[in-house]
Amino acid sequence: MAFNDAQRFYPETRLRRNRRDDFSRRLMRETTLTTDDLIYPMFVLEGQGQHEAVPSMPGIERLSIDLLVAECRHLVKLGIPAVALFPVTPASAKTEFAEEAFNSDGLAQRAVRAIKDACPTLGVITDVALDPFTIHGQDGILDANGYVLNDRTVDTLVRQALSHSEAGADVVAPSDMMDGRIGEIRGILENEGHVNTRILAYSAKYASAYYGPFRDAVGSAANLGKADKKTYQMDPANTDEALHEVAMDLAEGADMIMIKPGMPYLDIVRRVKQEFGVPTFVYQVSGEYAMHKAAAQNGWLDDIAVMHESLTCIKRAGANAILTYYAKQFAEELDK
Ligand SMILES: NCc1[nH]cc(CCC(=O)O)c1CC(=O)O
Ligand SMILES: [Mg+2]
Repeated sequence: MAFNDAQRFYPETRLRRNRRDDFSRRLMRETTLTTDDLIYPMFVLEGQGQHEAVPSMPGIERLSIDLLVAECRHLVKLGIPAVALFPVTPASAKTEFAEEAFNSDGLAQRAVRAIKDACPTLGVITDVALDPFTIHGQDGILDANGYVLNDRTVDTLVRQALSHSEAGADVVAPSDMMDGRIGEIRGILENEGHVNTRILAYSAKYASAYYGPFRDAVGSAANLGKADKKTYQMDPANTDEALHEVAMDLAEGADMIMIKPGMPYLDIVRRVKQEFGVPTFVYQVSGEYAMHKAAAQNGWLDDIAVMHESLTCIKRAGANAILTYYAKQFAEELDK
């Protein structure tokens, strides 16, 4: 006999019993994902009736404001709570000091007004960072040696955030990683009476290679060239530092915090959620989306299955909401 009775404890504890049927799998499911969890990032172009595919992000297009608004009406019908806007700045509007960032009539500001006008219930989140507006593609203003100046950059970010809020943005989301910018932005918003404009702080944003397709989409890749963002974005090797960053941003007045990228950084998500218990958002970034889509196009992964799995796992790790290029596809799947 291979087994004796004393070793046969498994008839009492068979974890497979609950997995046998769909009804019991559903009842014991610990994490459920709905459209309410998702934020859709959108790329905005100048012009009328313009739409351009982003080759490294299958299914994603840059849209001019008129088409963007039409798309937003569709997103509202699908039940998506919010969108995050990223302007594709024409090369002619990029400068050394990124003045276009706080132009009250800039592309992002016009897009916010148009969306809030057409879809007042849709949450509009704007990106506060200078990379779409600088000729060098860095998120801030450079000194003579090419180092990103912190405080000088913060002054410009504050003007940018205020211009977004004045345009009607519900949430401003500084993704630049300068020190002290959350406190400065909170201060100006309070002073100007924008007490309910929320700040989604990209607190733990890593210097990641997974941002490549995004930089193609907004057209900052060529400006940036071979340079990197390691003097302000975090080292992927660090985790305690992420807690320190989150603590600082919360103390300065952040309403929600972001961890970015998503899937390779779920240990950070878990630690931050456990430590602070605040609204914790995760960005499933362009490179994560591109990897899944490329593999699916090769027939190597099941597109819909990895969409559900990757997003569920991000939520399981502790995310309250996920910024994802899959948001629309996910909502359309549920809508079928
Ligand atoms: N402020 C820059 C910014 N805002 C959003 C992303 C990346 C998002 C993505 O990859 O989907 C980046 C990239 C970067 O730091 O160069
Ligand atoms: Mg910080």
